[in-house]
Amino acid sequence: MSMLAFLGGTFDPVHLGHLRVAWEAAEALDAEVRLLPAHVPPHRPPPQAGAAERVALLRAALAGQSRLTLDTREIERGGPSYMIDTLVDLRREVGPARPLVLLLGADAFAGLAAWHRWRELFAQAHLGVLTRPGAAPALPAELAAEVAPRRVGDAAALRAAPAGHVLAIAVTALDISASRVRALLAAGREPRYLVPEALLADPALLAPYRTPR
Ligand SMILES: Nc1ncnc2c1ncn2[C@@H]1O[C@H](COP(=O)(O)OP(=O)(O)OP(=O)(O)O)[C@@H](O)[C@H]1O
Ligand SMILES: O=C(O)c1ccc[n+]([C@@H]2O[C@H](COP(=O)([O-])O)[C@@H](O)[C@H]2O)c1
Repeated sequence: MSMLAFLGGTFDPVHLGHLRVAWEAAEALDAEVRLLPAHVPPHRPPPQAGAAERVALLRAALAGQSRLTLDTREIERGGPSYMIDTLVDLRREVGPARPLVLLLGADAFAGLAAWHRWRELFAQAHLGVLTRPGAAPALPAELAAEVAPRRVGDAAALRAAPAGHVLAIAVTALDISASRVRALLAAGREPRYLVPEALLADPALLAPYRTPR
């Protein structure tokens, strides 16, 4: 059965790091990958741009291709975007058999044990951990212990079960972050070649980051 994968994020704003690693994960897993913007991301300060503004940026970034798609369910649900709620909802939608994969950068993965009801995530989806430059923090002991027996070496192992495994996915190292893009824009500089061309083509799209709020 074909796999369905999700890259959750704040996307404040979306950048070429997100897009390229999502694309490579789609290839590695032979799966559709949906970008899943958080409404209110837990465990970090509120995003600089509003939900509608971040969605408009994602739509512009994804135009012209169909391998990466957009899933706005967390925005529509409102409130804090706990991933367990999202995965339970998705699981209800796709049924018990289809493999779901939650994609995370290595930095986000290292913080997993602070997530709401984090151990329950493994009952709903696999985890695909994407390499990220500068992000190889040691895992806290409780996370390392939970993950060790779940690790598998290839995408075929994910395809063979609906949830519960952890796969490391090596992707092109792109040291691009939304914080860096925000800092450039706040300083009046242009983030060309760090974000898709389409974000620069319409000056309204990145305006929330140019005007300090
Ligand atoms: N360049 C990258 N390489 C690999 N993974 C990435 C990269 N950028 C973001 N990710 C992953 O994408 C997900 C969403 O990231 P997020 O939207 O928070 O972007 P960010 O660049 O990390 O933002 P910020 O700098 O504001 O913290 C996270 O799992 C993150 O680890
Ligand atoms: O469910 C949680 O408790 C939880 C805690 C921290 C982060 N997340 C999700 O992890 C994804 C990446 O978060 P971030 O802050 O790196 O953009 C995004 O989808 C967040 O909603 C989820």
